Amino acid sequence: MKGALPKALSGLVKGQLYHITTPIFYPNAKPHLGHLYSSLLCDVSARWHAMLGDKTLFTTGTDEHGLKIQTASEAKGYRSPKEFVDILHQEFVKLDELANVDFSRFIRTTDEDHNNSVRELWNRCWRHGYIYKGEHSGWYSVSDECFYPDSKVVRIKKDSPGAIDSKDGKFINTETGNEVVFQSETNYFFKLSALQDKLIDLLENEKPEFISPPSRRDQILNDLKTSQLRDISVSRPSSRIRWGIDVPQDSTQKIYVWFDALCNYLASIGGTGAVATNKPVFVRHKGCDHLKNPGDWFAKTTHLIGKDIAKFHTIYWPSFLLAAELPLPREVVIHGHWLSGGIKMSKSLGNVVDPIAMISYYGCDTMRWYILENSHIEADGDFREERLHATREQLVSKWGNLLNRCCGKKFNVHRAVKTFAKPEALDEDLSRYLENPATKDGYSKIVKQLERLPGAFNEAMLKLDTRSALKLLWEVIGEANAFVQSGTPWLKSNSEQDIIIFVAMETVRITAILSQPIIPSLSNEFLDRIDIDTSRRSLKYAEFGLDSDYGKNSNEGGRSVVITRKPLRIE
Ligand SMILES: Nc1ncnc2c1ncn2[C@@H]1O[C@H](COP(=O)(O)OP(=O)(O)OP(=O)(O)O)[C@@H](O)[C@H]1O
Repeated sequence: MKGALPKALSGLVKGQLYHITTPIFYPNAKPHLGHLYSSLLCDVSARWHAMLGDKTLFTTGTDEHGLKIQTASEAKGYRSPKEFVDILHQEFVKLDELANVDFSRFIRTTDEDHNNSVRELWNRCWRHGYIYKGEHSGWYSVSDECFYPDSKVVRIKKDSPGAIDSKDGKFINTETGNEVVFQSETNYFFKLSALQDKLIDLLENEKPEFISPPSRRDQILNDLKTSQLRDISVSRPSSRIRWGIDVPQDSTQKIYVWFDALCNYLASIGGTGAVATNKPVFVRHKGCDHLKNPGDWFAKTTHLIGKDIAKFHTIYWPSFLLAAELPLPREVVIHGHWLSGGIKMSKSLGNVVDPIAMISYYGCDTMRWYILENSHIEADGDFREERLHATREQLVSKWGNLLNRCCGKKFNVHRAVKTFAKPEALDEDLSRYLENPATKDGYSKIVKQLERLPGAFNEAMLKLDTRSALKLLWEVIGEANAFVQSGTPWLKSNSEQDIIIFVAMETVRITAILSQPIIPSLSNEFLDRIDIDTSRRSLKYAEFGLDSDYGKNSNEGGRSVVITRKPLRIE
């Protein structure tokens, strides 16, 4: 593998295991922009790790059990919840296909291997004494599928959500604002309270990087230290919830939907038993049908989630795993929300942006770029179609324009590359071809920027800081446009012209190679336009002057323009 990365990345160890997961989504309605955001971050990260030479798996899927699905299916007149989810889960697969989200396994909680894993996880917690039977009373939210303490419940007036404490009102919880009802029933409980100290120790000492960004970790750790964890109910009576997995020891109870759902992360890489023993196992990933060491894979897993489900992933999930004596995943990365009208975009509220409509009009890669550039993992985002439209404009007028003008008939990309992409040529003092001082400065600046780019881009990508990664690309593309403008290659000939065209094309080539995880189609169309051989699109080639044979037919007439303008869509 030596030499398979550009110099700026040569210190990296390649061939590591990397498994990333989205939350599994409730298929109770069609997906929206928020779901695409989680999936896209995972897709980009998986693609980047694969480019770095890591062994990569990417799991996504749907969470198909529970009262919310049962109720939605009944309300919509389906014969069974299974029939309902068989149809609805396809909407999530379709969005992934349209958005070029290249998962390796789409897991459904109705899959047989998942069900076996859930029972096995339950049995391990049961055998280790972490599950017991008891009586439960409390405020339950069907929408959130969990109970809330009295302190988080208020009564509101039916027609006036702001007004608290009227007599005819309904009850809501203050965390999500969803309705709660008071219930009393027999449940199985999980001894969460017994794991509080262990969780604090984990976040403080053993795995301080388990939760990121650090601001979220600090907040969760602070909550853990200041309030007492209570045992949680992990089953529901089958009389109330028919749609779920039976408790292995008691068929009058169904396993709580979060205990069930979280287990997909184990099922996807071979199941609870295989992760426990770390012995070879068959799996159902695209391009990978068995894993030699599923336990190691699990320990290298990154869960990417929205902040709405942080408690389940950072408190419940590690607790279930600790109780079952299983390894923990590497980390939980928590992102902010896309808002609509100032509140979280959500299926239940219906205040959603339809990503399929946006992709159909503005194109998949424009949408991908827009989302990744206009979001930050720590902040909430606000969708604005004018910004999406502006993204396409920018791709056309900056990147596309740089490419188009150098592929004009007046120039010869192939000759420029042949002349200058040679170590001897690059070692020369090329400034003798560059008379204008602004062009001379521009040349040194761009070459330095391109040399540093893979390292800086990698750093941002590993942190999932896509906004910064894309800024780096725009900076060098901006420099290259200014360089062409001040260099006036259309007034020059031979080497004086070629050096300018060469630097501009190297900018297009290197930025397009690096952007493959972000815009998988458009980046390759850019590379096609300058006739880059498909075997020279890997990261190794993201280095100035490394490809010395491209651009053969780039300046011929009749070749199509890679990306064109689109007017702002008017509904
Ligand atoms: N507005 C949003 N912004 C960012 N991510 C979101 C948003 N909505 C959902 N997600 C992603 O989906 C996960 C939750 O999935 P879920 O199917 O419960 O979505 P939802 O729209 O909130 O559904 P519902 O309204 O039915 O509860 C989040 O943790 C996050 O990964």
